[in-house]
Amino acid sequence: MNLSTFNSLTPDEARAAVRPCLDVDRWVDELVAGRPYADAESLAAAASSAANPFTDAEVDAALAHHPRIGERAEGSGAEACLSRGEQAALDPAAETAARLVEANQAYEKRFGRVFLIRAAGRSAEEILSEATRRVQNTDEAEAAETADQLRQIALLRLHGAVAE
Ligand SMILES: NC(=O)NC1=NC(=O)NC1=O
Repeated sequence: MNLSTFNSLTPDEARAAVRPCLDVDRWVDELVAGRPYADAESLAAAASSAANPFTDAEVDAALAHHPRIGERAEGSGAEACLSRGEQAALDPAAETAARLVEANQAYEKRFGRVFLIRAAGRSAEEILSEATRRVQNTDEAEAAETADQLRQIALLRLHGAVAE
């Protein structure tokens, strides 16, 4: 939809429109409350500042909806469709796919949550090397990287959902 449509939706409609971008109530509510936005830049600026910082609880809640990298998101919901699109270019070779499964497992064993990375625009090899690098992070460093990836995904999705 375009920006003027987004500005004119009811609060519930506007929340429904942006929730697939990032399932964090505080972010959704702040973004919707900030309407009307004069242009796409001010919407993106509001989305970015509302997404920084996240609390750990917000990150955990948002991660619950992200399928693993390399796994095809099931279902017909908006988030599943977005995820499939973001991972469409991934299509790793069988060997890389197997290594992605291992990297996801190693990451989840280390951090106890799904490995999150902004997949759009990245090859399977790049994602694999990022997973290998990040699994070595300290808890604090990795929490910051995960939040940053979540922010990037949210802003990419918002840009697709509300184009000027
Ligand atoms: N575990 C993930 O990183 N999932 C995802 N990254 C994306 O960019 N889209 C996803 O669904």
